[in-house]
Amino acid sequence: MHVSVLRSTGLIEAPVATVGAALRHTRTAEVGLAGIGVRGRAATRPAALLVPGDELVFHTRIARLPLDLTTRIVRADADALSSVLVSGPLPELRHESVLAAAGPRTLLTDSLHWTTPFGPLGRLADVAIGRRFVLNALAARIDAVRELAESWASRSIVVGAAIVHKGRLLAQQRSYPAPDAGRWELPGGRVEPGEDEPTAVVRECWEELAVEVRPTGRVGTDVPLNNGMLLRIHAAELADPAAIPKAVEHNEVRWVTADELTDLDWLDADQVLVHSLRQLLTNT
Ligand SMILES: Nc1nc2c([nH]c(=O)n2[C@H]2C[C@H](O)[C@@H](COP(=O)(O)OP(=O)(O)OP(=O)(O)O)O2)c(=O)[nH]1
Repeated sequence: MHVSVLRSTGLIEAPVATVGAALRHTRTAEVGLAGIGVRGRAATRPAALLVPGDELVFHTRIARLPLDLTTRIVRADADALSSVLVSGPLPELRHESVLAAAGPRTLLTDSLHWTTPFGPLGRLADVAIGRRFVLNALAARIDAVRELAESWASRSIVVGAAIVHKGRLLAQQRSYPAPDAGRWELPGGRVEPGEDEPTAVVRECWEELAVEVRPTGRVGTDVPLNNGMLLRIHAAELADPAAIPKAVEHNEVRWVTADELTDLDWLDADQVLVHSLRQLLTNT
């Protein structure tokens, strides 16, 4: 077997959580590579952020040879997205995007690892996935991520609080507007002008639950909302562990375990965060 690795990097004018969202967007897979003749499409999700388990189908022709690949997302975290080969003409293929904060900007490192067997099939595969082709594909992908992330970076932020207590997450059920009534979300709301995000988390939780919380760090990637804003989740804990949150303006508040997370009818934006919320519960 012959193992190949190619890497490409780019500096993007947006925070890590926003670049993480752009990496996960189906559009990055669908149009990011179109310029170099690769047709990609999300096989399992029409238009949203990819979650672990989603599959992508790619089709191209190299030197007149058709090349079809199906990959599966195995990780979609705040600072990394990775996928592996499900079917295609190679024994192994792994794609990894890793993010690191560089001040207010984000350094994206994209790498493709693949294995080709020795012999004629191996030579064919190496021609098919040539070095120049892969580098062009990675550069096109970074451009697509940059365009999306930089267009989202100026959006107003809605903070959501992932309050964890005794291994459970607090979810609340909306009472309005009609299409969202009965669906579940995290406490939170718009960040006001001049306010920082942790302060907005504390204020919104006080207004919605009548308890004081302490923000402890970010969770998952941002999620672009249909109203033109970005949803950004902060983990939090109760300042007084004995305090009991109340549903001030919601139908109900509920403490849910990791296993119960998928039982709730979450708002669309929150559905793509459920795997990150599960990780938060299993790691704390
Ligand atoms: N708080 C919160 N909002 C969410 C979540 N998911 C999600 O799509 N949203 C949307 C719903 C709203 O359009 C927006 C939150 O803004 P908001 O809290 O200021 O707005 P609202 O509609 O609840 O109430 P209003 O103050 O505008 O009357 O973000 C979530 O998990 N928590």
